[in-house]
Amino acid sequence: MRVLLIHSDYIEYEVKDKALKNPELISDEMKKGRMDEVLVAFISVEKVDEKNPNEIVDKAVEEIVNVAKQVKAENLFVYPFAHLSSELAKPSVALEVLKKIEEKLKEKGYNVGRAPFGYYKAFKISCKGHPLAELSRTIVPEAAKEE
Ligand SMILES: C[C@@H](O)[C@H](N)C(=O)N[C@H]1[C@@H](O)[C@H](n2cnc3c(N)ncnc32)O[C@@H]1CO
Repeated sequence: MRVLLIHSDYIEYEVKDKALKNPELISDEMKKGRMDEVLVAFISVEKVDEKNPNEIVDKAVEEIVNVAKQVKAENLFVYPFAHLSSELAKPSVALEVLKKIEEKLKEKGYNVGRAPFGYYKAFKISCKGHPLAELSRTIVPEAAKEE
């Protein structure tokens, strides 16, 4: 998994067209979204993550919470982003992983938003620009490390 973390004044998105034959089913209200004072996690779920999706979910949550505490962000935004890797996991696995990350972050008490999966989306973001405002993480299952 590749994660790009941007601490932002806001993020807003608008769904444009389907990018997959069967994108996530969404309500009209999910077609646009905005969150303010937010730590945005752009996430590419990778093929190697299919070896142990649950472990990847837990590791991603740990990394995101770690940065959220450092930048004192209470709002988090999970953004499916297929452009951080050339070895993408299949959409069915990726969507489940992203939904579980969202769910576990909520369980930890954060306000969590998530952009719809499987669409082309326009988005605007305002990076805060402080030293910890732009971070990236690469997360791999333990099983993949032994190879
Ligand atoms: C396109 C661009 O504007 C938009 N931002 C986009 O990336 N859309 C992606 C993700 O929402 C999702 N998606 C599919 N596979 C994956 C994956 N392995 N990991 C994350 N997302 C995925 O499916 C879309 C097409 O790849």
